Amino acid sequence: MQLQLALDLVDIPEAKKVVKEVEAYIDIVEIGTPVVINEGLRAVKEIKEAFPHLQVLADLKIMDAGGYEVMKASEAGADIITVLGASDNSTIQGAVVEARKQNRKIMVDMINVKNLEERAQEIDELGVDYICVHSGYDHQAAGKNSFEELNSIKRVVKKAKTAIAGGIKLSTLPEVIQASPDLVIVGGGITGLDDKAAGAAEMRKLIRQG
Ligand SMILES: O=C([C@H](O)CO)[C@H](O)[C@H](O)COP(=O)(O)O
Repeated sequence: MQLQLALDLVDIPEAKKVVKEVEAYIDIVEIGTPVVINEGLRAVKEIKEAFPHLQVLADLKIMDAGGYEVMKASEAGADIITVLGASDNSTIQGAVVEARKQNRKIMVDMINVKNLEERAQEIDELGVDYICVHSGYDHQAAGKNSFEELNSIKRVVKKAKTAIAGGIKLSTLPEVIQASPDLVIVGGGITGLDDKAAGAAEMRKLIRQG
């Protein structure tokens, strides 16, 4: 099980500072959608250059023009790029074809997908690398999490790796670990801590213990 740090509410200098603090405990650093909106793909480029040993995920949440947008994120140095599960199959297929050409990976974000199991099964056949259940900020504010959804996709996804994101904290991590996703994504649960390194280290320890 791997740990991904999601950076959403920072600029590039702050992003570098946070990654420096926790780099020993994480596998993947996510340049979150708000950061890409504010800073562009330059944020992906700068983080990849500063931390070449970490995988960098560009959370573009692609909804159309899959091939083209994956190409641009790949040029910036992204190792993994996100596409929305709600998008058309042709978009996901275009993203996968381009990712294979560029030796990159595609994560499909199932945020707000209603027929979750059926759609996850369909997407699993498209050759994506990760399928991620996700409660976004707006759903989190209404008290929602994706722990049940993780169990649902674990039942039907046979090829892709599974991931979970949305409001995961040290206190809720054990429940997530029990469902054994391949990847746990944590943003505010680390970045909101005064001692980010200690929090990330504890998460890494729990994940290792399984
Ligand atoms: O993808 C995210 C969200 O939609 C904002 O872009 C976050 O990176 C993801 O939810 C993880 O962050 P936390 O919920 O703060 O753990």
